[in-house]
Amino acid sequence: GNHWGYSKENGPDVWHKNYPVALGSRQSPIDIPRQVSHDPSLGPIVLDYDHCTSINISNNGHSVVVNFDDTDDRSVIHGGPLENPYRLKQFHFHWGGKGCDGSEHTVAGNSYASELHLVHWNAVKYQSFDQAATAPDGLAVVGIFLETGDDHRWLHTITDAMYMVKYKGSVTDFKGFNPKCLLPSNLHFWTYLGSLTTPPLHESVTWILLKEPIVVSEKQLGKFRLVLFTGEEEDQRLRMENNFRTPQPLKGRRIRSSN
Ligand SMILES: C[C@H](CNC(=O)c1ccc(S(N)(=O)=O)cc1)Cn1ccc2ccccc21
Ligand SMILES: [Zn+2]
Repeated sequence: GNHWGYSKENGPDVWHKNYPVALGSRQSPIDIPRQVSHDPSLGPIVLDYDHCTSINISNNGHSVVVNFDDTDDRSVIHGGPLENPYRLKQFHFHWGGKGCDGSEHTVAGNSYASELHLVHWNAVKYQSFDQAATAPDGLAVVGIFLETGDDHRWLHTITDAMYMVKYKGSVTDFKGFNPKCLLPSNLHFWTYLGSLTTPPLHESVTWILLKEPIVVSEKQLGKFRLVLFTGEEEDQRLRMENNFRTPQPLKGRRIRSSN
């Protein structure tokens, strides 16, 4: 059927037809204004990824996703706005086309080349990711902006693996990757209550956006665009690019800033 995507016919402007929550009161992404209220009660965000276990990397037809073993609390984030530790489930990216920006959140109206999402779920309160994904305090996503400049020294492990998942539905082993190597030097952040940025657009995400972008090269970003939206058996070959939703109305929400 008319599965959702990022083209004119099935993209963000028509998602509300099958997912009415798209017009809801806590949708993501958003634009982060120049002035955000500083909340001194916000402690630092802590990412305990030392024993994380990556499993595989896959092309789900919307992004490239690195999946983790989330059967115990071996890799969690806590602190910041979070009342519980949240378990790392997967990370994935959103990006633009050649020379076009592709982040989802924007800062004072400015986009970045790409945005990395580290997706976590509240395993203290919920029994599974799918159950947490529909709860207002179920998920915590750490967003990291990517800007272009020099090569990122560790991103090649991911871009090399992307060759193996060119087609929608492909998956390949991807063990021993620790996403700590993708973090910027400081963890200052903005935080607000929002949603998944793709259907089903559940309003279940506490967003934690790191202020400092990481730097990747145009060449590395170019390798993201060798991935396809389409499957090997399809006659159409659609390059995976511009897989981002644009900023949504704030609807009175408060955005808080750490230090
Ligand atoms: C949500 C889940 C599929 N989607 C995601 O896991 C997901 C994660 C993060 C983002 S982002 N870009 O905001 O970081 C977007 C989507 C499947 N799933 C679980 C329950 C459930 C119910 C109906 C349909 C699908 C369902
Ligand atoms: Zn995402």
